[in-house]
Amino acid sequence: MASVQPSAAALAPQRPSTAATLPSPSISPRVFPFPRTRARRLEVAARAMPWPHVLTVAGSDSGAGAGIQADIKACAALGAYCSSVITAVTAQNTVGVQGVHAVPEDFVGEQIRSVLSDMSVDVVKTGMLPSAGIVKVLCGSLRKFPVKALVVDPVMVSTSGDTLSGPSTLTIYRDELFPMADIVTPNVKEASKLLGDVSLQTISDMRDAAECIHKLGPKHVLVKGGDMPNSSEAIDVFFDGKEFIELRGLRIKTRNTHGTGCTLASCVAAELAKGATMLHAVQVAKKFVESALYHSKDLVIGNGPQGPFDHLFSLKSPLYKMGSLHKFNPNDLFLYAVTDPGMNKKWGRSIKDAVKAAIEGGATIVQLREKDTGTREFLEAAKACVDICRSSGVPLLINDRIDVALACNADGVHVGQTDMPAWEVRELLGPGKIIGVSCKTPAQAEQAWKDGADYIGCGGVFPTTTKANNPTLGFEGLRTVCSASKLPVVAIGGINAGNAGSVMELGLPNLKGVAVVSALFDRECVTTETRSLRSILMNACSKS
Ligand SMILES: Cc1ncc(COP(=O)(O)OP(=O)(O)O)c(N)n1
Ligand SMILES: Cc1nc(C(=O)O)sc1CCOP(=O)(O)O
Ligand SMILES: [Mg+2]
Repeated sequence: MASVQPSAAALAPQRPSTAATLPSPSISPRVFPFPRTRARRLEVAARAMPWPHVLTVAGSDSGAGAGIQADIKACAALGAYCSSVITAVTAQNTVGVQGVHAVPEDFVGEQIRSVLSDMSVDVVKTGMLPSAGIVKVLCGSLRKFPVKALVVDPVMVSTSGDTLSGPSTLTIYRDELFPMADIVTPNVKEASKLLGDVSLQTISDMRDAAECIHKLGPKHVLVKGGDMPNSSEAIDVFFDGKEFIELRGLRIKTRNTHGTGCTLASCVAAELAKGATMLHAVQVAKKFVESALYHSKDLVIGNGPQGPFDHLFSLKSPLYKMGSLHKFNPNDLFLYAVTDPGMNKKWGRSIKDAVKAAIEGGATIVQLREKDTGTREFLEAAKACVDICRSSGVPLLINDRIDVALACNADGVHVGQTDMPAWEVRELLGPGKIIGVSCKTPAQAEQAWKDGADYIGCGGVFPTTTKANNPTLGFEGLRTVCSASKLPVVAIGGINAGNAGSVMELGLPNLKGVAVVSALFDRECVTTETRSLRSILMNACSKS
């Protein structure tokens, strides 16, 4: 029997408590940081609101990586209540599915009735529906007790390849359930099965499949490409009947992928229950799965080929706010776009257009660094950029200006050594926001970690004219800081298409990406430059 190893989190160095590191004795670290503020008022208002409620109608997984168990954990992680109707009990572990025991149709109906006749359910999410009879019972119940949205995850085959729903259910899925659905979320194997075993090899095939499934009646379709061979990215295709959107995420190398489909659909349901639009719900869900996989990549549970992952990874760090839109994912540092007012003016672009273009080209995080923009104009632009970034699932940070970050509800701030200290920023922003700190030495990196930062920016890697009098650290300086850092690092300073590959190919510990200003914004077409830098970075990462 393989030995059980301690989790990565248990082995990770523990951050000293804030109490031990706060420089000012006058501030009590145990008091929640913003008692008298707008945030406090929002907290009070939130308490009076009903709890967003998802009902999952799915099978039980005894190994608790997928099924009902995954659905409940995913909803809990995103702040939604999750009631559960069990359609089948499976004997299942990390090796595969050893047995399936379907719950009698009328008892599935009784469970649904119990929940829907009493509780105010916002969204129903379906998983394993083992027989045509159970699908019929569900459709009948939904007609009797309508809900705001129906999310259908057409679970047919488990990740281990075991059949969970026979061919007899295909017809009723297509004829009765799909026309009632707000979204259907097949992976490529399921999409292929639903369409009569068509071959799906490319993104273009996924688009065609999404269009065909949309014709069966659901309002939206998400074809998930996580299983597509030969892809360094996890690309899903979203279709709303008019427009196709390719949602790109990083492919996390881990065996712990059991339950990703159930989790994604449950997250979509939770976000819809909280009032999100469909595209936004899908983007948050995809980000959540990516973050959970990243945080769980080294966990060891079970001896089989497919392990479960940790839905509640955010509980391990007090700096993650429950239910916040952006739990910090270090992979977001991959292509970090930093705006510059002079450059954008020179090329006749507004801040908003610059940000839109960078996101279109594949920027994974955006910082508004608007040194000479007046506060009022800055805030107005920041609010517009928050909307743009949120609808694309890209975090937006504000450089230096905590006041602007608070006023526009940005995802965080970036501060340097002469700006407000990070621990003080944390006090003001609370635990759920992202804080980055510029560091040029190991001692500064250590302090940033103690102060509760999420990442550090390290530079100048190369000489730059964008920031006056900025010392150049070179590769050796970057290596020294990366090796010492307990936080993820983004490299900055003079980085462009000609040298970005060489930075990533260093393969430095903790180095997650590059931050760039002029290489994106002092150019005619921001989208083109961002796209080409992204592909350079992807190539470099696949080499190192
Ligand atoms: C990602 C990132 N890294 C470093 C900086 C520089 O911050 P700072 O040292 O405070 O200098 P200014 O940007 O404020 O001039 C950054 N902005 N972003
Ligand atoms: C904002 C900033 N901070 C730096 C640091 O070393 O901390 S270098 C820098 C400017 C980066 O601009 P460009 O990509 O145009 O060289
Ligand atoms: Mg600064």
